[in-house]
Amino acid sequence: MEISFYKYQGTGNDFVMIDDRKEAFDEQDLQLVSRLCDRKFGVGADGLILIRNHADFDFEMIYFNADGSQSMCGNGARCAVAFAAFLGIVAGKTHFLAIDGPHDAVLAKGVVELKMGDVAGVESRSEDFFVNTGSPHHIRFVEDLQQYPIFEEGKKVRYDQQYEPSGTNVNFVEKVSEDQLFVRTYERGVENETLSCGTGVTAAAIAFAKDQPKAQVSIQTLGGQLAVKFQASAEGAYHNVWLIGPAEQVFAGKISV
Ligand SMILES: N[C@H](CCC[C@H](N)C(=O)O)C(=O)O
Repeated sequence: MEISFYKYQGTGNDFVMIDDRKEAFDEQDLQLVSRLCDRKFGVGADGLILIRNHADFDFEMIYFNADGSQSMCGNGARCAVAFAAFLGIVAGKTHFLAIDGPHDAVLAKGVVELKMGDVAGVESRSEDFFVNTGSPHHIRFVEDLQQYPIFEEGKKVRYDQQYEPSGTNVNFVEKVSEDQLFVRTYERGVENETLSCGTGVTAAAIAFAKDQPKAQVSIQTLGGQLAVKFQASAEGAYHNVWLIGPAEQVFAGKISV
């Protein structure tokens, strides 16, 4: 079988993107997803995204981590918006569906502003925090992040019994200034550090500025620069949460599987 795909990246988080409006891709075939994401035997990516039609939305995105598990992916959603514009499905603004519900987004000059779902709050986890931004995120503030053992420490937290059975993503955060963070992420389902994590930097920004009524935080990641803005609501929740950053088509291809 031959599969046509497009490769996208959003601040170094990379995805196999498939126009599956004909619903030809078997989303139960997780071995195929893993094969396509394999960096030696397939195309290679952190995740795979199907774009499908939906009666009530401009499109639906179905996101798979490289191991075949599904979740909400902020960088992937930004790339999905850019891909939908490339396909001529949307122009400029869009309202689409992901696993965590509806999202609005605006695309201009290669930059996507993605509206995230509302965030219920920031939970304490001993010295650390936990925030769900459509996918689960453990947040740890550290010093000297460049030298920090992300893989070892990230894996420990990801598989900690407090997060059984489904685990969590793990973000390590260094404060650069009052409105700038440096974030590195160990991602569940990739089972390694990724160059950036959209839902992760959103969670980090909210944990960092949780006591402010509204905030805009810029985030440096190994894969590039992102921005997060949000407003606090009365009951300790957060709304009007936006993730802003670039999304780029790297190449197109066909693969026989
Ligand atoms: N690995 C995450 C999903 C992808 C998140 C990340 N790539 C993003 O940009 O949000 C999870 O299993 O919850």
